[in-house]
Amino acid sequence: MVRYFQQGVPAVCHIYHPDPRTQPSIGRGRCDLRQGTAMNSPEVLRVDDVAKTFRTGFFRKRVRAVKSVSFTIHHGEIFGLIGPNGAGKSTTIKMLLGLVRPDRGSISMFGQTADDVSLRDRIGYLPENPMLYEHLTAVELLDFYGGLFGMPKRKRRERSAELLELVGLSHALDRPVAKFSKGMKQRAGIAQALINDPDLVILDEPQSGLDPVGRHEIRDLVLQLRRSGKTILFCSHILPDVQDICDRVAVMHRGELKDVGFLHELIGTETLYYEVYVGGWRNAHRELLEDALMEVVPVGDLTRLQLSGDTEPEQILRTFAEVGVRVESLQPHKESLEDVFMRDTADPPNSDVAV
Ligand SMILES: Nc1ncnc2c1ncn2[C@@H]1O[C@H](COP(=O)(O)OP(=O)(O)OP(=O)(O)O)[C@@H](O)[C@H]1O
Repeated sequence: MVRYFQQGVPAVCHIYHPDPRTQPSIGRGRCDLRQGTAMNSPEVLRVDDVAKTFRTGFFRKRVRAVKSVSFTIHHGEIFGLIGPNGAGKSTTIKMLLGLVRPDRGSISMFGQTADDVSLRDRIGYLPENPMLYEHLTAVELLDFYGGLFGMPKRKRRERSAELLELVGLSHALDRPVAKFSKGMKQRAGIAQALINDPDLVILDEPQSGLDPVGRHEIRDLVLQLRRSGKTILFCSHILPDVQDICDRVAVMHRGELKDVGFLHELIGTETLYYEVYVGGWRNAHRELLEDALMEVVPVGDLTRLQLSGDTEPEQILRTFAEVGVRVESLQPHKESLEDVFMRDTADPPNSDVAV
């Protein structure tokens, strides 16, 4: 049987059909039954020509962490922020949170300027390295954070139970955080970010250090958050997951945005090449494929062929059938977010020195 894979095609415009009977309650009950693109929805965040230079060391050397960054995030979208180490992502996030003051430009959220403290109620934040009080149990931890938001005791108790169920920690309610695995700590950090039922959730590397199962769980959780009507800024180095779940993506490099857009705008749709595994291949078959054949590699009993992207797959199958070459699989390879990332960040890494 010939397996014909369609690989690397991102889900761009999602249509959701959340079933309220099966979705745990995680918000103020704003189920967002969206069709089409998030750009039709109201603006949640606007970053306009923001820049930040740090001064560091004895000689107060200038480090231009963010040079000029502008983007918007709309209600109900998962917006991916990606870039190599030192690109300026965390500094940008800190400016959104009012933890770092920009030297230039403006940031507004929900129509208010970022330094308006009343906005804190509407934002949830998971830092890259969350510092959780490890001697507390998960319940005590959430109770503590709920207290910081001035939530009454009864509401804190209810919300903590709800969130710990949501993040899959109901079985470890009374265990100190110090005894949690890395994945459990990360999930406790996400619960902490949701305690105030925020409208905008900012997740800085939520999957860092997690195994594939843990990564998958966090990915599902982020999708679940979107289904409940949250807007999410998702900063990650795990590009296949960013490609899988984000509506739009910004690629940052050396303090600048190199690309911002919907995935289908950033990632080309044409096939770069086909990978075909065949049985019964002989060197004499080379001439059948002429210029289309890019690579031939024997792999056990089979042979892996790489054929150029403008080859017609139906034609390949027909040709091989005629000469008795057995096609085991044929897979088109398209551009991925990783290709876009590599292209956008091809310059040397940040020199750290201001010009
Ligand atoms: N408080 C600070 N003082 C001096 N330099 C800083 C400060 N914070 C960040 N930087 C520098 O600014 C640049 C951008 O750092 P930032 O942490 O924003 O990058 P990042 O994209 O989040 O990287 P990573 O993916 O490694 O977390 C780096 O060169 C970093 O050393």
